[in-house]
Amino acid sequence: MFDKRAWIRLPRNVVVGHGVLSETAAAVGELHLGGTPLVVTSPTPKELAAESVAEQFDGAPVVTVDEASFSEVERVMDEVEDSEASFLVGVGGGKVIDIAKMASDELDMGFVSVPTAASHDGIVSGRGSVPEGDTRHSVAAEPPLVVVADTGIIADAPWRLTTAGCADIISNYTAVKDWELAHRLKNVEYSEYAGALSRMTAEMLVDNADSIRPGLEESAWLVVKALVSSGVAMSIAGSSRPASGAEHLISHQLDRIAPGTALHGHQVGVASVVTEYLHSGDMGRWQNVHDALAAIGAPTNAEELGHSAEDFVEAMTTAHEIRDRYTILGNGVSEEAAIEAATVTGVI
Ligand SMILES: NC(=O)C1=CN([C@@H]2O[C@H](COP(=O)(O)OP(=O)(O)OC[C@H]3O[C@@H](n4cnc5c(N)ncnc54)[C@H](OP(=O)(O)O)[C@@H]3O)[C@@H](O)[C@H]2O)C=CC1
Ligand SMILES: O=C(CO)COP(=O)(O)O
Ligand SMILES: [Zn+2]
Repeated sequence: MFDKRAWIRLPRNVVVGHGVLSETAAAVGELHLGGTPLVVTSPTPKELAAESVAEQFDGAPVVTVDEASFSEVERVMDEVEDSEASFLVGVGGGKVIDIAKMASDELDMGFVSVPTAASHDGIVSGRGSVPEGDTRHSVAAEPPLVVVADTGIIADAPWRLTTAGCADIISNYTAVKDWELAHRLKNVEYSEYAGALSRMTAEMLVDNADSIRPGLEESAWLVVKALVSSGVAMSIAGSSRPASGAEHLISHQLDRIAPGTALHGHQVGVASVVTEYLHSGDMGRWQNVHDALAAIGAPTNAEELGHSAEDFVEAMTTAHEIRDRYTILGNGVSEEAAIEAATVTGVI
């Protein structure tokens, strides 16, 4: 009997362009989402965009969050109850969008994603990523019904946030390799469409690396489109597999070992240089990843991330423990092998 099933959830309205922040209420109104939202944000995006979004909804309440954690998700849920809000709008970076996405999923409410930086590919995805103790959860969540990405705001954001988004996309190469490996070795379900879309997104970004430059709104446009495409690949797969492999596990470990040291996208980019080496040992391949990162001005080694060599090696040797996700790290990389891989590639 044929027993495959797919339930692909995608956003309804994705609005990208200059000044589109002012069209948030209109994009939401089209979907007949009634009532007043709760606007979830963090300090910087609050000033830049969240207050103006709240005004569009007749002075909707605003809650400010500090970190990506389950306790912040619960705090937002309490605020929804107190304010009697009927849907959530997340205005900010990946942390804010994940918290608002997960709270709306728990409450079975609509969610609107308003990224203020092109720093991660969770803008559109149906996933939430939150640490808890020694583990890192990647949980299924309803994707946003509406995405509003104002390229004017995003182009004005610090350039390092945009290079982090580019590096998050470049890491798709190794993520897909890990997924294929897990399919071959562990019979993990693999989607050709999601794998191809994820790889093609990375390819297009690398091909356009020369035109991705600070302050250019065209660059913000290109990167946002790539982040949307990568998020769609995750939705098609029904998991973060197309965009998250061993390089993400290493980054999640770095967040645990030395929190707040570097941006998510920058960490996964550097880690993918090493995991590309682990996949084939072929210098041409890991050098390509290194050069793509260098071309857009993203960090290419632990020092540029602000991490010590010891912390990076520790993250490499323990990353396989944090999630049941088979990757090139297998059941663990020895310390000697980790040092060798990171040294050969110039990462430490
Ligand atoms: N669910 C998914 O599929 C995915 C989730 N993620 C998750 O996303 C998170 C990483 O996202 P990232 O955006 O890098 O991190 P943050 O959300 O922490 O944002 C990084 C910084 O950018 C600031 N910021 C945001 N917008 C602007 C702006 N326009 N101008 C100036 N500063 C701005 C934030 O300010 P402030 O300090 O005020 O917050 C913060 O200091 C991780 O937790 C990661 O796991 C990543 C990829 C996919
Ligand atoms: O960061 C992500 C994709 O870029 C999400 O990955 P995780 O599922 O590993 O948190
Ligand atoms: Zn990522």
